[in-house]
Amino acid sequence: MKVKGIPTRTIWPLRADGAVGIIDQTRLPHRYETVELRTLEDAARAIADMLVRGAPLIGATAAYGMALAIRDDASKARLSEAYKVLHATRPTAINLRWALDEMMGVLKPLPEGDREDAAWARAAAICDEDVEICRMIGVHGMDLIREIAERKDGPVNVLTHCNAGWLATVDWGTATSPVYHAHDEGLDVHVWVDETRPRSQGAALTSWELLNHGVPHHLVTDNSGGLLMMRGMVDLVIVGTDRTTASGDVCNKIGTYLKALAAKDNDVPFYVALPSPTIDFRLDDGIDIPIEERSPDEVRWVPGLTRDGDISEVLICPEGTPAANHAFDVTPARLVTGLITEKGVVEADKSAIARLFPERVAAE
Ligand SMILES: CSC[C@@H](O)[C@@H](O)C(=O)COP(=O)(O)O
Repeated sequence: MKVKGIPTRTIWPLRADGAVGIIDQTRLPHRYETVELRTLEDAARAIADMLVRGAPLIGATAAYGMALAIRDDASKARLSEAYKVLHATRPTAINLRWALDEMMGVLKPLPEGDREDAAWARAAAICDEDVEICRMIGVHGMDLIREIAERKDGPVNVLTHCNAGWLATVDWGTATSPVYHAHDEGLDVHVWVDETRPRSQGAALTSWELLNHGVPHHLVTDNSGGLLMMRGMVDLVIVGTDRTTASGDVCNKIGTYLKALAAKDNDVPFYVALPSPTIDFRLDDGIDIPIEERSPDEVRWVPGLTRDGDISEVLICPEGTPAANHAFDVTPARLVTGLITEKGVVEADKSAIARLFPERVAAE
């Protein structure tokens, strides 16, 4: 995608400087700032503190984190240490484990002296693969939007939750890729953007992306979806996911489940866009997915731009109010109309998913 007219990805190697470039997403939408990661600790901190976030980008950053980790010491002990540190950063997005396993699978069998080059190469390949996967999700998802456009007047209204846009991946996004493809093809598409408390990824990131790309959209409060669906103002919901089980239970940003319930009650199709590395073939039941619990202060304190142009935080509850901050929830497969993958749209069903990705099933 483009920022200020310049094409960019969300992560890029600066190998000559021994670094990796990222966009600091905690500063968006008010400031576009980039940061250079130089060490394993930099990469781990960028993931844990959510300078980078979104399942595919977490995986890509972890892959480069391995390359940074072994610059001076490429021993097996160092590889294991790097795996452990990066894996501990965030518990829910399975792309993290997937990317680390990919890196280990390539690096471990190699002689120590060959590992650094191979690490940079595999991390770059993971990023390129993610771009192609997300592009294909867009191609398949656009067909769903086109089908609706052909049978109605006016825009196709898509509701999305959180940010599963290009900022959450290396490029294109998952849930937004069909929207970008449709918009670029000249289809009339409009997006309802859930603000997505507490970290407001919808308000801060999805709105910023859509505005930059010229896609018509409205930001709505997290509780608006039910009314919009009841009034026929949503044609389909498309969300991303941090981990989907082998049987199609979908873990995504907190609040997704409530949207799926409202969609079911109003006969609105509920689609989940996901790259195959987001499928956890080791798990069947969504209840077994670890749900990240983040700091209560993310609920209590809200960041924003002051009228003086400074980025600041305000407390929105009494000082002593305790808060709980579960970052994700699980939508059971029975509420999911379909999964939009790089290989096409598939039912959220164990056999259907396994038929589409037999190589992944065999590998687990
Ligand atoms: C293509 S990203 C899919 C998900 O990672 C996305 O919907 C999401 O929930 C992101 O959560 P975040 O906590 O911002 O990392």
